Amino acid sequence: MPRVASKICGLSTADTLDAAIAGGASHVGFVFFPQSPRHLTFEKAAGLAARVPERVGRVGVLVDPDDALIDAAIAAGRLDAVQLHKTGRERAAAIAGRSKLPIWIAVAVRTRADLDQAQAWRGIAERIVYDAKTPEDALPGGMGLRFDWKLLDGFAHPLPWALSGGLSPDNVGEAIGVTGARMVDVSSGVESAPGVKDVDKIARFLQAVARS
Ligand SMILES: O=C(O)c1ccccc1N[C@@H]1O[C@H](COP(=O)(O)O)[C@@H](O)[C@H]1O
Repeated sequence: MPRVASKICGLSTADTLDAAIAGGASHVGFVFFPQSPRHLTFEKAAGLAARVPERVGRVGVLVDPDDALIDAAIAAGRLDAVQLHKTGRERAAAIAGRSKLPIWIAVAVRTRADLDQAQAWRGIAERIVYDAKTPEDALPGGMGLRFDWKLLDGFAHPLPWALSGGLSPDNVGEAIGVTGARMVDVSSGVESAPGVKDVDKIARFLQAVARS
């Protein structure tokens, strides 16, 4: 078991899912957001979820979802956790109560002040995913943007957390060294084009994590 856990997010094919599992990912991410090039139909998600062994967590990535979407995503993706973007506190608490699953909350970071939002998620979220803030008209994640990792220096994390945003096989070792992250989360950095995962990049990413 590597010292640092990894989530490979936005998987949509059997071969890249298998590469993430074989490479030692602790979690795999399935995106349910039609605007994303990584969006999965429920049918496709069900097929992928069936390939995932018990030791690997299945995380559904959703953007302020309604109950119907949450319920269908949980069932199809056999989700072990729900990662929420752009979802308010009350709504996230309702999703936690309804789903009975751990909630991971994406906190969009550009400045040090953005980190303080993490405090508000005590009692609701199991984990904070620090991701780079994206432009208003863009996807809330999966854009390959990174924030200044130094912002995390000395920050008193209120909850377990993962580092996300613009990670790649070439920078993840440095990112772990700078931030002390015990979990990393990647999507576009292991792709050859938006939504197209690359088995070699996935393997290189997981090797770099295992070395750190
Ligand atoms: O990946 C997506 O398409 C996506 C869509 C909507 C919300 C979140 C999404 N992805 C998450 O963003 C992080 C960072 O992505 P990247 O590594 O910078 O490309 C990713 O790990 C997903 O959790």
